[in-house]
Amino acid sequence: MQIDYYSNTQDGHPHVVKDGHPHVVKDCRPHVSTRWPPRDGLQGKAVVDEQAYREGKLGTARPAGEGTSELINKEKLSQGRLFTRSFEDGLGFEYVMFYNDAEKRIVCVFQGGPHLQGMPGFFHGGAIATMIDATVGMNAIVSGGIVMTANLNINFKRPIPLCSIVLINSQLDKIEGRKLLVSCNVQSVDEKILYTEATSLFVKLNPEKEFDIKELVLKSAPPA
Ligand SMILES: CCCCCCCC(=O)SCCNC(=O)CCNC(=O)[C@H](O)C(C)(C)COP(=O)(O)OP(=O)(O)OC[C@H]1O[C@@H](n2cnc3c(N)ncnc32)[C@H](O)[C@@H]1OP(=O)(O)O
Repeated sequence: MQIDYYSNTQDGHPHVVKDGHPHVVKDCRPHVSTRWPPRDGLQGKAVVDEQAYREGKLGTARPAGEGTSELINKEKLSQGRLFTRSFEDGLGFEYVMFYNDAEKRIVCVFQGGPHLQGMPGFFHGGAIATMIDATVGMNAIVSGGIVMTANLNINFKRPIPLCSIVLINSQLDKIEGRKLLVSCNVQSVDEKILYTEATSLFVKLNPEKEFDIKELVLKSAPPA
């Protein structure tokens, strides 16, 4: 599955190219399709200005009046919260991480709540991926500074029962220049069941493109 490419219609709303046909949408949620690239090629313009991104202005929408809705505006950005801390207590992601500096390891004890259900009685794969990304990401951040996930490969081996407690064991395997390779597995607390394995690549941000990520991270802190 791939996220479709957005482009802008003359009425100011973005449209999504799905199966080669434009579908007008009124909000900024990505639409999912199985087709990539769209049949009419990449003629449209992205909602987030690629050039602005390259210049380090992440989150900058094109100004209204240039045929672009102001989809990512300051008000919405100010409501930003860390995804894993945006659920009510007990319903979403409940976790604590332990970092071993000498071994460059993080063990995350994770208990997902009932709002993370996928198949009835089990965690949603995206919720597991989120928690894996958060854990290996934190391992990369404490080891290498400001990084972003460039690649995440996940093998789901066994479904994880909803509301169960699991251990996410992550390990920094290698640093190559700006690249950090981190692997992890998800196991039952008694370590008898291997639920999931993953490998990841994080890339330290190019200092010239560091935009406002530090500010974004600070804003994402859970409310005191
Ligand atoms: C606080 C809690 C922590 C939670 C952590 C959560 C982290 C996240 O989820 S981040 C959100 C998801 N990730 C993103 O949105 C990232 C989107 N991607 C990007 O912004 C960019 O592609 C980014 C920053 C990863 C790399 O871009 P850029 O800095 O230009 O790197 P670039 O110069 O192209 O590549 C650097 C090196 O990485 C390699 N590389 C980059 N991307 C990939 C990839 N996907 N696969 C393999 N190699 C890659 C390049 O080949 C290059 O290697 P080498 O140095 O050997 O030639």
